[in-house]
Formats: sequence, structure tokens, C-alpha cells
Amino acid sequence: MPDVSQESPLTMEQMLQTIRTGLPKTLVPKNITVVGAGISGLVTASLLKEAGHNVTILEANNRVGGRIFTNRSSFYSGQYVELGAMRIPSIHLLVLEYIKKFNLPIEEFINSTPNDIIYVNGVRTIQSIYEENPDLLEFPTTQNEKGKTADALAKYAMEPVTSFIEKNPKQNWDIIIKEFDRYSMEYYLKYNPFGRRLSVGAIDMIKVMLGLEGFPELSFTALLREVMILFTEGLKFYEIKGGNDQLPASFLPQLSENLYFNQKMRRIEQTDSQVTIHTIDTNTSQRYTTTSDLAIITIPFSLLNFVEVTPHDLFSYNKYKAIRQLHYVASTKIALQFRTRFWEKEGFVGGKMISDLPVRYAYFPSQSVGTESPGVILASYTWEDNATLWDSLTEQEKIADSLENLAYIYGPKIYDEYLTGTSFSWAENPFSGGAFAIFKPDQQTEIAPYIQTPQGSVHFAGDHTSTTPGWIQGAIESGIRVAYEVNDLPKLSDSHETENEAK
Ligand SMILES: Cc1cc2nc3c(=O)[nH]c(=O)nc-3n(C[C@H](O)[C@H](O)[C@H](O)COP(=O)(O)OP(=O)(O)OC[C@H]3O[C@@H](n4cnc5c(N)ncnc54)[C@H](O)[C@@H]3O)c2cc1C
Ligand SMILES: N[C@@H](Cc1ccccc1)C(=O)O
Repeated sequence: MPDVSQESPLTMEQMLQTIRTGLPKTLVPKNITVVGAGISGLVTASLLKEAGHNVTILEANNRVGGRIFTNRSSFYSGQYVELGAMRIPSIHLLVLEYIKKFNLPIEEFINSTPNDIIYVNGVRTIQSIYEENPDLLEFPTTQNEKGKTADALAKYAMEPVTSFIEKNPKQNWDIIIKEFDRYSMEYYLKYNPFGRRLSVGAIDMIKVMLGLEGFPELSFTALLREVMILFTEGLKFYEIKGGNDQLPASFLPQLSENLYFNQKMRRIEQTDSQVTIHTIDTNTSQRYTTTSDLAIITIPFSLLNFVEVTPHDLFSYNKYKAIRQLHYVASTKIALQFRTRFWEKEGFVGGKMISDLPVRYAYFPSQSVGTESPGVILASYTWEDNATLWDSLTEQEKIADSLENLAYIYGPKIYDEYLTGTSFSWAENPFSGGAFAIFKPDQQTEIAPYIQTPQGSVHFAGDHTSTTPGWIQGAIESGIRVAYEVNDLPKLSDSHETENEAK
């Protein structure tokens, strides 16, 4: 599935070259404030510093990385779980280029195997057997849907759109957006104009097996672009050996001196020639201001709702609307550590479990495979409605209930094997305000054009401003795009001083 629905101003080759050799040296060195030290903020700050600008990075949290969040502290024996970004598709070349630049070790993230466990409608089977006979899950599909898996039915229904886009992505994505932006995923599967309409039973199976049950009401084209990549035949995924947080951490040697932690932006103020970012120290409640020639805001739009903008008309009507309405998906992860890697002894190496139990998707670790060490299972990875269900529970209840769900599959031995666990709700995370942005119907048309547009001397980056939201690739793309956007902009204060001198 091509990943451009809105044209990125730079070609992939230009962006890869920029990662390798940096931006052209700036003709107009400026003071630049970057708000947010997630991967997009780090990428843009790194490129702009290297190009000759004086960069200040303000980060609300006490660490870099943002939604790249490797949790080690909850586990024994140096083991970890990716509570945020966990897999890097082999076609996400920008991510892999930075991994190469920093010489980080990668290994395959085993996203699926023929042994993937399925526990749905009270039926326990494995992927290879399900593919042979999808009807054993007993979804009420129609006669001509019999014998087809969820994957096959979804691809059948979407094929008229995907094959049209693949003919000429640059030109045809816009045609598809114009025609189908008003459709939700559910509406498309039920009422698409190609006569490829699926029954409710088939759609139920797709929702459960492809993890879409939490958000079928979201935009068909956005889900096609952002989520269906996960079901691309034969696509490989990678992870950084030792934890994905090594990628953001690799920027620290260059940027530590420019980084200010625990600085939560509360206000953006523009005068005629400069921008001031007002922050509050989350430890001391001390207030600070950082004034520069321009600011690059990389924080999720969900959180930008809590930031005052002065003067009010610095942002347009449509910018405020995009900030208010861009939809952030909930997502919750629960990770459990076990004494032994008992699942591997039963032939399950990496891959996942798909279920209609509240845990929904579980992932078996791809790291330390075959060792005698304990192991950490991502026992539950949920989105939207399926995640908010878990968010109603306490940490202990989340762990107890996910253990019980796994016990349906593995039997009571799970309780003897259990060592410890942790959970993380991205909807309840004050540093992200949700997991990732996914459009609702019509939002590609109504708000997408206003997400990345600069307002005065305030520019925007972050995965939500890219062609690939919900992925590190999109965040990196946005960091490179905004670095080019500001690199040679005139220094307004110079022209302002000139103006004063002229008076
Ligand atoms: C559950 C989950 C699973 C994911 N899985 C994958 C995956 O497998 N593969 C993949 O490629 N991508 C995945 N992603 C997406 C990927 O993590 C993000 O797209 C990417 O990390 C976003 O980077 P960013 O810099 O745009 O934003 P962020 O990482 O959100 O960075 C924004 C930064 O701004 C800071 N901040 C927030 N508010 C303020 C404020 N007021 N003042 C100052 N600083 C502030 C935050 O602390 C944060 O550090 C996943 C994300 C989630 C949540
Ligand atoms: N990047 C997310 C997938 C995702 C992206 C965007 C929307 C929904 C899901 C993951 O790999 O888990």
C-alpha cells in the first residue's frame, strides 16, 4: 500500500540524503525553539543545529522519545517491553536510515507466524488451520463468503480502491479521498459502490481478526493508509535489539546541551518579530519564557488544546478547528513477565494471539528467543473502545484479568509462571493525550489541509502533520519537512531592526 495520500514536499530520496548529509548550511542563522523531544522534535532540532541555527528544545517529560517508550523498570533480568512503538515495517526507510546512521542493532519483529494462536467464539485454533478452513470460527457469513479469511474478505472488498491507487499513487489517492473521505471503514465494507458489499457476519469477523472492532467508525481511507499496512502479505518488521528507545537516545550526544526537561508549554505568544514560549517547570512550578525567531511545535494536537495562543488570531479559524477536532485514538498495553518462556517450548516463537477476549491482541517476544531467561509477553494491545474497556480497571485488575484471559489459552500453569506485570494507557497519558491521530470521516478533506500549515512564526511537526501518522516514519518525515521549511526563512527581528533604523 503506497504511503502517500498527501504529497510530501520532498521525495523519499531527498529525505534519505538529508539524513545522511544534513540540510544545506543555512544562509540565515536563527534562534529556534523546538517544543517536544519526541523523535520528530529530535530530528528537526538535530538537522537545524547542524545547519547552523541556535536551537533550544523544551520537553515536558523527564526523558526524550515521547511515544517511543521502552519500559525496563517493571521487569527482572534486564528485560523490557515497548509500551509505545514496537515494530518498524521494512518499507519505512527513514526509520531504518536513522538506525543505520546511529549504527543500532536490529532484529526481526516477528509480527505473525502460521502458529499465531486464535481464540475466537470459544474456538481455539492456529492461523494455518484457520486459513485452511475459516468457517471453523463459525462467524455467520453468507454462502459466497464461506471459505474466505477475514484478510481475504477485507482485501476483496477494498481491491477496487487499492488496485486503483497502486496504478498511480500520487494522482489517484486524491481521487479516492474525494470519493471516499465521507466513508467510515464499516460503511465502506457494507455499502461500497463496487458490489463488493460484505455481510454483517463477515464484517464481524474482519473487526475481530484485524483488530478493527474498536474503531470501524473511523475514516475508511485513513485506516486503509495507516493500519492496513499491518496486513500486507509478507511484509517484514524490525525492532532495535535492546529496545527502541535507543533511537531517540542516539540524538543526546549532539543535543543534550540544547535540551530542557520538565518544561511544559502553557502559552505561545507572538510579537511582530519574535515568538515566546511560556513554560511551567513540572517539578518546581517555576515559570519560564523562551524567546526566539521562530518556534516548531511537535506536540500532539490533542495537548495543544491546553496551550493558550496570543494574540488569538495568530492561529486561523481552521487551525483551531483542526486542533480541536483531530481525533486521537486510545490505546492500552498490558505486559506480563513469566519465569520461563513456556510458549516457546510449545512452538510459539514471536507472533501473536488474536482473540475476542478483552485482551484482543497479544504478542510473544521476538527478543531473547530460545534462551533460558524469563520472558515478557505483551499480553494485551488494544485500540479505542477495546482500550477504554481496560482503562476502567486499576493496574492490579488489568494484570489479573489479562492473566485470566491468557489462562483460557494456556491453562492454570500461567499463574505459577507469572512473575510481574505493568500496563500503560495512552489515552490517560498527559504527555500524548492519546496514542495516534486517525481521521474520522470527512476529516481528510475538512482538517488535513490545515494541520501542518505555519501560523506566523510558529511551525508544526509531529506524526500527525505527516503523510504517515501513527508511525515513527511519519514523525521523522515531519521533522525533515519542517527543517527545510524554516532553514532559510528571513530573520524577522533583523528586518524589524532594519525597519526601526529606517524610521
Ligand atoms: C501504543 C502505540 C503503539 C505504536 N506502535 C508503533 C509501531 O509499532 N511502529 C511505529 O513506527 N510507530 C508506532 N507508534 C507511533 C509512534 O510512536 C509515533 O508516531 C511517534 O513516536 C511520534 O513521534 P512525535 O515526535 O511526533 O510525537 P511524540 O513522540 O508524542 O513526542 C511529543 C513530545 O512532546 C512532549 N510534550 C507533550 N506536551 C508538551 C508540552 N505541553 N510542552 C512540552 N513538551 C510536551 C511529549 O512529552 C513528547 O516527548 C505507536 C504509538 C503508540 C502510542
Ligand atoms: N503503528 C501502530 C499501528 C497503527 C497506526 C495507526 C493507527 C492504528 C494502528 C502499530 O504498529 O501498532
